[in-house]
Amino acid sequence: MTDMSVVDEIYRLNRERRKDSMERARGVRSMVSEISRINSRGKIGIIVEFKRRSPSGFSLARDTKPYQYLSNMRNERVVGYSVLTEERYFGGSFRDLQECQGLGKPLLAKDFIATVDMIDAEYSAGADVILLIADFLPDARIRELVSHAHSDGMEVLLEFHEISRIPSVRSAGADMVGYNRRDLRTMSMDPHEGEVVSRLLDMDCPVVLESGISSSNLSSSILDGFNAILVGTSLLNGDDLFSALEAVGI
Ligand SMILES: O=C(O)c1ccccc1NCC(=O)[C@H](O)[C@H](O)COP(=O)(O)O
Repeated sequence: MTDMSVVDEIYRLNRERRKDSMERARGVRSMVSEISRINSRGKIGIIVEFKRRSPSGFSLARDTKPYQYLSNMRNERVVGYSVLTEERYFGGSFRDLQECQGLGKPLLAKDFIATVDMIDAEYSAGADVILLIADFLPDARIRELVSHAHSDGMEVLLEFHEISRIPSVRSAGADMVGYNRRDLRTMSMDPHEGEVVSRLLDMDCPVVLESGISSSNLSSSILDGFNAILVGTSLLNGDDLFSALEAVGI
């Protein structure tokens, strides 16, 4: 199966996925507000991600529950948590998200959302933010899904990798924009942070850098212009990214 078919397959699975309504335990929290809080202190925010595995080869060495892992990620820079709810390729679930509602920070439901019923399912499981991926959704569908998420009071992180999607990303009305360094069609890390920042710098919403970030490649140059970073693998592998960020002074 090609990598593109992996993502297409995930979207197909999600269209057919059972979506039971769950018990949302609390009102919606703002990740945008959390990012503004830490940026006002001159620091970049971190969205800490939990996943059990991923198509590019990550696999969690131990049987850790998301609440157990994320509750230990206490640092002023943490602006929220990203919880994979995709089952087949990431080992996640709506239940995982629901169990993290008591963590005290906004929750990003990390999945491949292309329908209104997926948004409703993530909302009922306790999501504060949903992810939409501009590389895989037509503009009209993006606008429809952004509007629906907003009707639930949730924020939207609109992610892209393809530079050609920037005009659509800029006009979609999302609350945050994410640049994924990973090409989800090829799984390769093919970053263009500099070009991306130059074309998004004037946006009046937070811009998030995602994927492949660790203390070994951390530098103010790749992070310059971004309001937050989304980090999964390196932190799950025990990387002390918080200290590395302090050392770089951003
Ligand atoms: O990570 C993958 O293998 C992957 C494959 C196909 C679609 C999405 C994928 N990852 C989702 C993500 O964007 C990352 O989990 C997230 O940006 C964190 O990246 P990392 O810090 O490198 O784990």
